[in-house]
Amino acid sequence: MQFFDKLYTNITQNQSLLFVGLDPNPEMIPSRYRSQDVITGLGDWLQFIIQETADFVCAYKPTLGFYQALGIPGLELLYKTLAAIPSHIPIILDAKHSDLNTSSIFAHTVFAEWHVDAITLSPYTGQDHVAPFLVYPDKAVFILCCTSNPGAETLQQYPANDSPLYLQVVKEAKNWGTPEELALEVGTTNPEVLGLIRAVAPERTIMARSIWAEGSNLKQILEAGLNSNGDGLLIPVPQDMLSNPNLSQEIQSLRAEINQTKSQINADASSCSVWLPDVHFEDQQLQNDLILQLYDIGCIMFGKFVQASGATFPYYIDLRKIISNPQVFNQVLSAYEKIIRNLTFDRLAGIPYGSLPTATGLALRLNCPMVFPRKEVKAHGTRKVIEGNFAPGEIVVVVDDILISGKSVMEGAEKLKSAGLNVHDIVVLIDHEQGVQARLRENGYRSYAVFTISQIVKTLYQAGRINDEQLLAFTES
Ligand SMILES: O=c1ccn([C@@H]2O[C@H](COP(=O)(O)O)[C@@H](O)[C@H]2O)c(=O)[nH]1
Repeated sequence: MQFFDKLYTNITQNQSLLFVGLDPNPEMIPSRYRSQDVITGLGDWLQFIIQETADFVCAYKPTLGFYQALGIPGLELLYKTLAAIPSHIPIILDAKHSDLNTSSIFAHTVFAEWHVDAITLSPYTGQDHVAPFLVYPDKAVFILCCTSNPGAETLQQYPANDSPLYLQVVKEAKNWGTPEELALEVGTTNPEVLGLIRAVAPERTIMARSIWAEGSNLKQILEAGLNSNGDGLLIPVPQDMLSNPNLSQEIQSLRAEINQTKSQINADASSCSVWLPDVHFEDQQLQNDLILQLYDIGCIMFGKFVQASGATFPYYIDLRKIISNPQVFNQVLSAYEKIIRNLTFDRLAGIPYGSLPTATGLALRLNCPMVFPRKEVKAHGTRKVIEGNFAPGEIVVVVDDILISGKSVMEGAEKLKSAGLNVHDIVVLIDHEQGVQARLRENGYRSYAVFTISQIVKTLYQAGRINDEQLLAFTES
């Protein structure tokens, strides 16, 4: 079972956002386990924690460093601890791995031999360090984006408070893996920090750390960290609670407090003025996330841009950049695919050059033949207008990037039609609106868009990516 399915099944079954650290820390061992030798005492304590908590938590998080520090017996203790965890509860190994050279072999050890479900990684070595962990389809990674360690402040906040490094880490990490592969680890006592990260990553699961350090500000932490579905946040059981002989009762009270606060927050949110009852939130969130990612990789630019028609727009969309980012490209293809799957057709066609990679990706995904109308016809060789094989009379769905006036896509469709193909449907990523779909309809084409430009602008404004001035320039255009 995929890590996040396992995690969310457990969250629902145990009604719990709580996860427990399974750390054999000799300094924290309760006195009742001290009479035995260290390893036995630590082992008995960990078994006690698992027994007391298994019905009330969503995940366990053993920290590798504590086991390594105990030498060979420590590793044996890790195997014993992993074996004692009920198989339906996901295990997040806290390794904060950060070495590129050992990433492939370490990924094999933890996922294929130890069978843990997820691992924490440090982000500094970048995507190529993370990739070897993502080749295991049912597993996941948690990227450390922020720690509460005061000594990390100067790095994390660099270069300035309005664009700190930890937010850049979040933006970058989102490009490394999908929300089904990659989550975030956030250590902070400050709900504001958690809120900023949630705004940048509305779709990601966040594992909160260190939230109890400054007493209980549970409500603010939950308000800042929960996603718009009222979940997506994992809460640590405080370390000192794990020494308590009445652990099971303590943990149930904490779970009840969290669930009650969460219900209150969700109830308050449902009476707020922007509540949209007809929106399917999961889809909406994926769409919003894709918009933010497109913006973050530079596909959506604001400023004054002259279009082919001579008109000046307050933005320019360059979707040709998507191909340089496989993770975003994959999500873009999924968005097109959702629309195209409902259409009836024999072939796909991409409009050159910008939409050829998209059409190729979709043709491979849908196992569907592809053609394309040439932009310019060669003066030599076959002098073909249409590339690829086809039979006249077949139905072609045309794929393009953005509709402004509709001129380029209609030119392409006309070339296909003059070769005897039928074109009824045009699918694009972005509809510039201002009547372009009606214009296509007048010319005999049905058109479908993943996003409208006003939806994009609204999402970017709400997420703080564009300011009042940029919003105004758009609404006045
Ligand atoms: O922001 C923009 C605007 C235009 N393009 C390119 O133009 C065509 C769409 O323009 P039509 O007027 O509909 O022909 C689009 O395929 C792009 O190639 C753009 O990339 N970004």
